Amino acid sequence: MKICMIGTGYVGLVVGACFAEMGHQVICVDNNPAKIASLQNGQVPIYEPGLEQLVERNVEAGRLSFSLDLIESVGHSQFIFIAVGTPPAEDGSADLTYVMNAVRQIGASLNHYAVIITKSTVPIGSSEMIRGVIRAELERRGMSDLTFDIVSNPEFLREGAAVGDFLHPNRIVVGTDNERALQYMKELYLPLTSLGYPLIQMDIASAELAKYASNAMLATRISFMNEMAGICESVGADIERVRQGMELDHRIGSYFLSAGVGYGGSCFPKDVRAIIQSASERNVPTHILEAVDKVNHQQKKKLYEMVRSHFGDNISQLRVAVWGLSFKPETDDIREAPSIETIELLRQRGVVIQAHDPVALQNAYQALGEQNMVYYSDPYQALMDADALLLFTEWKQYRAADLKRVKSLLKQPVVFDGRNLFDPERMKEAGFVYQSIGRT
Ligand SMILES: NC(=O)C1=CN([C@@H]2O[C@H](COP(=O)(O)OP(=O)(O)OC[C@H]3O[C@@H](n4cnc5c(N)ncnc54)[C@H](O)[C@@H]3O)[C@@H](O)[C@H]2O)C=CC1
Ligand SMILES: O=C(O)[C@H]1O[C@H](OP(=O)(O)OP(=O)(O)OC[C@H]2O[C@@H](n3ccc(=O)[nH]c3=O)[C@H](O)[C@@H]2O)[C@H](O)[C@@H](O)[C@@H]1O
Repeated sequence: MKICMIGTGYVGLVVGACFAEMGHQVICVDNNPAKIASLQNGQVPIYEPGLEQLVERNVEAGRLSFSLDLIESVGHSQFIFIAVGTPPAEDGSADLTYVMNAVRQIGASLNHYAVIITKSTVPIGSSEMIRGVIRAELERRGMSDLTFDIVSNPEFLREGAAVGDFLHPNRIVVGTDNERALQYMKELYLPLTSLGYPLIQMDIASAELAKYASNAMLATRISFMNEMAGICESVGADIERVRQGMELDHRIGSYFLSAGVGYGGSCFPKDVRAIIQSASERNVPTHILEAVDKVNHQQKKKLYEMVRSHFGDNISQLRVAVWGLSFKPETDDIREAPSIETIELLRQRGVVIQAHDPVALQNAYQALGEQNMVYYSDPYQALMDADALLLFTEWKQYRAADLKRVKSLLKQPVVFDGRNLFDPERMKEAGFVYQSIGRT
């Protein structure tokens, strides 16, 4: 099958490479010349375990290529995926500018039957809007007879585990009102469904909402546990024990119950806000989702508040070490990362930050620059003469840290742990002032 993937960002690249791995012919298109040039030179611009090898193997096999030319790529494809970004607009709604630009270009170049598929996360009704724009473009070109189908096929992969998530999905959601498009989609996903992975068909609006509802449910679980962590702190309970007491209940399960320093990334924060906005436009109340968002905002300030309450109001002379800048391990993505927001707050008050991350230093440097920032490629060097260590991301190497060395390098043995990596008793015995989330 021939696929055109419009948008070679995170999702477009992973999904495009995976479809190629499944035996399809894929052209990944982007309007960013630097990105396409680097991919054409064999360089993968994002950090994602396993992706580089996957891209290399499929390029070599002649199944995967990269192009700036959307018109030509659309012309050769039976499946046209829209995988461009849908960032938050000022009011929290999903900004569809990139989607609509891509759609207009599809409408201006389509010359044969194709299935047009939204992979981007888009608000309910967007797929119908896309259908309208393409129809209008075809009419303008005097090609109203040309048929095409619209499908919503939301993506559920996680950064850091993206390749495995796509090739071993819990479910493949296909929203369509059309039998022909459904058959096309079934054929496309046959390499996965033949292994037993389920493909669920539904109407387009339900597919669009299934994506938002899934992210919102996971975000809700996290904010719920963060709220419980606050209660734990006030009554002397331990959130890790509370979690253990919950997760063996099969009805609850163990996933997404880790309290921490709040959820970040390019999706949970924006998608929760987008669904709130979309519901409010229809006068539908969203009490739960608003609370989820609010709890997360507060939680992201947690380590900042620990610094303030430990060191008092005058923190302008402090140097603090930060371990972990990415919004979670195994990625270099720092979008809406709790670390970045906290660093901004601390810098505004004159604190100097000594930062380490195994892969996100470059992205952090681009976002934060040099003011009050020192970047280290060695985590232990980042500790030297620091008044405290703030831990934001549960990278494996931090979990395995040599705590004696940590203590000897810090100016003051103070650790604020946003991911509950260490045992509070052991930390206290080792002479640390140690604060974590939901544990006293
Ligand atoms: N990042 C993730 O883990 C996941 C993201 N999603 C959704 O997938 C969508 C894409 O997300 P990301 O890949 O993270 O975004 P991204 O920002 O990394 O990539 C978007 C790409 O689209 C390109 N682009 C924009 N307009 C274009 C046009 N007219 N023609 C060609 N290329 C164009 C940009 O240059 C960029 O490379 C979003 O809606 C997101 O919510 C869904 C599941 C997972
Ligand atoms: O729509 C999307 O883009 C994707 O969003 C999330 O994936 P991702 O943002 O890559 O990362 P997650 O592993 O879900 O983590 C999100 C945030 O929640 C935090 N988290 C996660 C789990 C947990 O128990 N506690 C917790 O605080 C993480 O630290 C991270 O900051 C979803 O898990 C994917 O299914 C979805 O496709």
